[in-house]
Amino acid sequence: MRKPLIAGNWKMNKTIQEAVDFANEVKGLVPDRSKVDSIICAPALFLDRLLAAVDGYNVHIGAQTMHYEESGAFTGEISPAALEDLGVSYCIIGHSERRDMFNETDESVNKKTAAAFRHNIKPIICVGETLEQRERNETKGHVANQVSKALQGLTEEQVKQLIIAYEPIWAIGTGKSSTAEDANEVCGHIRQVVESSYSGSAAQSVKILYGGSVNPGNIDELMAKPEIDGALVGGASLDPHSFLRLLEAAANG
Ligand SMILES: O=C(CO)COP(=O)(O)O
Repeated sequence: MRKPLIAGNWKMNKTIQEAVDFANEVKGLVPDRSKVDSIICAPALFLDRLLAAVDGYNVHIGAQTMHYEESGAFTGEISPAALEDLGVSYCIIGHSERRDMFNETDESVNKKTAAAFRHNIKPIICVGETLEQRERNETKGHVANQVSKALQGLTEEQVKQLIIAYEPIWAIGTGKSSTAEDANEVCGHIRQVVESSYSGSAAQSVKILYGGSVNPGNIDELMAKPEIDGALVGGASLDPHSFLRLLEAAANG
């Protein structure tokens, strides 16, 4: 059995004070870590304060991106070594917004994934198709290609610890979620890609999340699907009550 996982992706929202207030409000109410992995992926500026705020509670703190080099002349970038030193345990890699607006490629996603493992950071790799690709029936091929390229060179042990988030781009921030059936089918396809590139046991260990307009109203049917191990949540993770409802749904599902 794979433990469910809910990761909030705050994107570029909140001030430090709002972030700390959120952490203080939810931390004592977050379900036990034996039932669900609860993660907040916050802007880099807040990570240190959030880690201090949730210390000793069931909340993990993640970053939203990082560089693949440890240090050097990369103005404005975030070092994986510095994230590790802070105690950050997860990082989103290759979110579609970063692929679209900040020149992330399959190659940089692959390098960042390897760098995350070098620094004891669990990567949450994002994949997903555009509306045009979906309409052309290219979803599975596109997603399989993104996954294969992201995983190149990883060991089976690393793949077992991996988190892959299937986020159809047309469902992000639109209020138009994929149906649970469709999401389950694509997540199952991703698992098959892992199986054929690695092994059945790697495929059974890798966690596959759905993301795109997840909210307290649709989390139950998504979590009920066998291939969906959790959710990567944008808008609905910004409100403490709605974030807690998602965590409870995953913990009790
Ligand atoms: O991009 C997302 C999470 O990474 C999804 O965002 P929404 O939940 O706001 O659709």
